Amino acid sequence: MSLESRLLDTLQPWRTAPRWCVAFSGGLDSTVLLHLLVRLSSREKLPPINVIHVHHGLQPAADGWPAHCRSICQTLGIELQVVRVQVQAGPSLESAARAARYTAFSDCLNTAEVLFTGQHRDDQAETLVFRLLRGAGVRGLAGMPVVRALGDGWLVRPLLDIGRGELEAYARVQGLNWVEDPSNQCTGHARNFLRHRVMPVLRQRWPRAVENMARTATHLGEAQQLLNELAEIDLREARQQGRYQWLPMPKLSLSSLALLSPARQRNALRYWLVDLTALPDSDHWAGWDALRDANPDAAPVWRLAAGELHKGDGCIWWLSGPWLTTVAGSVDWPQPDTDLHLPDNGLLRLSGDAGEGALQVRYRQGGESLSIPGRGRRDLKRLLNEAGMPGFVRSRLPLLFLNGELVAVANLPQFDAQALSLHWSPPADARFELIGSFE
Ligand SMILES: Nc1ncnc2c1ncn2[C@@H]1O[C@H](COP(=O)(O)OP(=O)(O)OP(=O)(O)O)[C@@H](O)[C@H]1O
Repeated sequence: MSLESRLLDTLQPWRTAPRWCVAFSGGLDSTVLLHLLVRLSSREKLPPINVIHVHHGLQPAADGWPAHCRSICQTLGIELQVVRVQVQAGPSLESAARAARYTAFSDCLNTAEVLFTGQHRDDQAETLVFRLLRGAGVRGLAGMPVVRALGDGWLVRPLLDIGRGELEAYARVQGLNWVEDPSNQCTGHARNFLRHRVMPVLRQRWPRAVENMARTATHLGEAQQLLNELAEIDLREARQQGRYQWLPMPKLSLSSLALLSPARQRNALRYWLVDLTALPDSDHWAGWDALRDANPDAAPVWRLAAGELHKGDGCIWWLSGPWLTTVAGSVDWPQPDTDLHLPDNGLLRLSGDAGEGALQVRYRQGGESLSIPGRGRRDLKRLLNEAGMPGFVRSRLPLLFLNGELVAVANLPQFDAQALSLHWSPPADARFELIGSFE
């Protein structure tokens, strides 16, 4: 089967997309991809194609690539969009450039549009070996997926099943020109070392090494899918429990998780955390063990790259950085029959009759107390402890004062029976205090 027909087969699910974008670096892989797509669209009814080249401005050799890409696109009769990105300096310039590139790709995608990139089977095999050497688990060893969500659209790698040799042969037969990135020759980079020094040796001894490795990645991709399905089952219960469903942060019930074997706990957590933060390569589960096994009055914290996990009300809570945006001061509420918008802190609704006088919303300072019908005067801190209100919420919790006296506390369950109830809907993107303790 020709390269063109195989590509068309792979593209079948994407033929109804509103637009196709091609990530065109000017290198061999994306040059072949672009050429094949343009040829196919001259004989098939395909979505309109647009081409994007990202200019990182990191090496002098790359300054000529936008012009090269433009001239190829002119020959093919399609438009090119060149996006210049600012790469943030950091420990790895390569991964910073990659992050900037994928942000640019994501920004250029509208709903349901598809971005194609040119990674091929040899890239997949390299990815597998690279990750194996870093001690990756099933998810990592599944390699690059053919398709994944990107921004409002999709990222698709339609050449993942095709070897580099085949792409090169096509480029030669078609007389295509492409640029060579000089940094790809530098074997100081782990990825290049694998490509130039390790893979050739493996291929020499095992001619089908690359195909077989790519097959292994596919097997592991399927295994990961099963693990994801198991995690979905295991998380179903854990997501539903806990009294504080109105709080917007992701949370899981510890008692549900504790019923699972340790390996299933880790699988469920890995799955749950995948959209929230990157997990470190090294063994990091001590943080989870500490969180799970801490006694009820301890305030353990499991710190991860993009935020922290805290314990409260029998749940673990994901609090993403940056730290708390402080809400402070007081807000007058002259018309308590209408909802009150709290600056930076969502919406408040009062039901019941607060009585005559000046109503004001304030936040905790410490030392407040409250009169509860039938229970006398109670210390607010104790009430919050009894209610299991997680510590990190407390500094944001709206308190209602009538003529300077505390009369209601937002969303405190045991006050529901009271005539006066104060309902607070925190903003969906609220930042809560990360350095709070479960008092
Ligand atoms: N500067 C660029 N502009 C547009 N597209 C690019 C650029 N660089 C890379 N790409 C796209 O990404 C594909 C893969 O390139 P490369 O292997 O260099 O990137 P990568 O970020 O290491 O990819 P991955 O880590 O996903 O394998 C290219 O075939 C091309 O489609």
